[in-house]
Amino acid sequence: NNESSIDELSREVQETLSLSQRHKFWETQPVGQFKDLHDANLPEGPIEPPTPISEVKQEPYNLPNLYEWVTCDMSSEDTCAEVYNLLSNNYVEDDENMFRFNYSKEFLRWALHPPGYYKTWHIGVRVKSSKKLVAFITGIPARMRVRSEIVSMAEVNFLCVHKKLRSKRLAPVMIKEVTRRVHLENIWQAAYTAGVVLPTPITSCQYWHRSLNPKKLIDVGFSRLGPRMTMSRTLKLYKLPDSPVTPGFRKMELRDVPAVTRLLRAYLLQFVVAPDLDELDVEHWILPKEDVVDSFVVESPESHEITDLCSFYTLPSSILGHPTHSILKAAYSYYNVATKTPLVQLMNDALIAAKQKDFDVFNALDVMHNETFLKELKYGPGDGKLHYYLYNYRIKNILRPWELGLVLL
Ligand SMILES: CCCCCCCCCCCCCC(=O)SCCNC(=O)CCNC(=O)[C@H](O)C(C)(C)COP(=O)(O)OP(=O)(O)OC[C@H]1O[C@@H](n2cnc3c(N)ncnc32)[C@H](O)[C@@H]1OP(=O)(O)O
Ligand SMILES: CNCCCN(C)c1ncc(F)c(N2CC(C(=O)NCc3cnc4ccccn34)C2)n1
Repeated sequence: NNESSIDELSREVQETLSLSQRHKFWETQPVGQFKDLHDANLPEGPIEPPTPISEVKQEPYNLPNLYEWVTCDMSSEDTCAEVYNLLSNNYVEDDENMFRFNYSKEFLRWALHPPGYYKTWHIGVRVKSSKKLVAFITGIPARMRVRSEIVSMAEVNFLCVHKKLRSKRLAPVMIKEVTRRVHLENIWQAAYTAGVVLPTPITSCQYWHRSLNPKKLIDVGFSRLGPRMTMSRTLKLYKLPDSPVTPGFRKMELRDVPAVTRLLRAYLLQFVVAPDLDELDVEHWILPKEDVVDSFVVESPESHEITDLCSFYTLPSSILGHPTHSILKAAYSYYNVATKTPLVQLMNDALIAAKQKDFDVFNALDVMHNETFLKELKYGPGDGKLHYYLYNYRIKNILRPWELGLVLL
């Protein structure tokens, strides 16, 4: 009818406007630009060539007068606490400002101290007079495979400017500074994700949520009681067995690292973009760390072969302004490989394990083979999209989420 066609038209206008909006900073960067989207002649690969290290700007970018750069040593309890507090009060919130990510200190140390990390890529901005930390951005080195190319990259994350210093164009300075410091290590590409649309996503993923504690999720406004649903019917709908059902399902141990590395490397080869993980990477990223990352393997009772892997990371959210609940305990699907157990059964065991650990919700992106189990395991679509980006590396055609074998924290 007339109404819907007007809605449709206004949505198209909005989308076109949003693509054409000026990106004064991002237009200057070696990233896919919206105007180039349909230019099929542009080759896949680096957009700009490396420059000799001697030609990289040797001194830090200028900050507004009152502020100074600081390298954050995350091994220092005090510095880690300052970073934790800045993020806990000023990092990503949902659109309705009901929740804010609350990455823990041990999680931040895990995320920022992988094999081969550079302390100089953990960058803070302080107020010169008070020494207060008011901004942060990080990079970690990562070997990435894009189709058949192995590319050394920086994974950039935890970009945060204090709420009181927003909209002063501080973010572009933070980004240029981390870029400069990455260049000094002769690395010319990066990977990052954001909940906002920037030039130009290589793919855009949808979040899905599986309720584990539906009563709390409804109490805090994370989810709503379904239509024609009572609370008791809802509790019954999401009820899970008390323990995992797969024979041989157990917590991953150090001795499993070689087998899990083989399993994960073989599995990730099918995706267009994926990390190129060796045993040291697997030991760091996948071995269980309490309250940070959980991982489980299926060891065949007959052959003792490691046939499957599932893992999830712990990322609580602060619940803003709720009278009785202050923390939402969320598990995020990480890397999962099913070679013998059906993936849907493996991921149901992951839900059961997360419920046993008192998580309220289990989140998953529609990357890798995740969309094959989301509906059957009663996940609901979230409102948050996560856009993936590469810096200084053009991908010919936008990828589908299932072509992506990369989960960032
Ligand atoms: C070779 C090595 C390369 C290494 C670098 C690779 C690139 C890494 C890129 C970073 C990967 C980060 C990954 C994560 O951590 S994603 C999580 C980002 N953090 C948050 O959302 C926390 C809460 N928000 C804030 O702290 C601030 O709003 C931030 C700091 C996000 C922006 O501060 P503010 O709101 O005060 O704005 P401004 O006036 O300073 O600057 C406005 C300009 O900034 C562009 N902007 C806004 N949000 C983002 C964003 N999430 N990624 C990239 N750019 C972003 C925006 O389009 C505009 O540019 P343009 O549109 O005019 O052009
Ligand atoms: C730069 N690293 C990207 C990963 C950070 N991650 C995990 C993330 N980035 C953007 C999102 F949209 C998102 N979502 C999970 C879904 C969700 O749970 N939405 C409700 C909610 C609960 N708590 C929060 C806190 C902030 C935003 C939404 N929240 C949406 N997750």
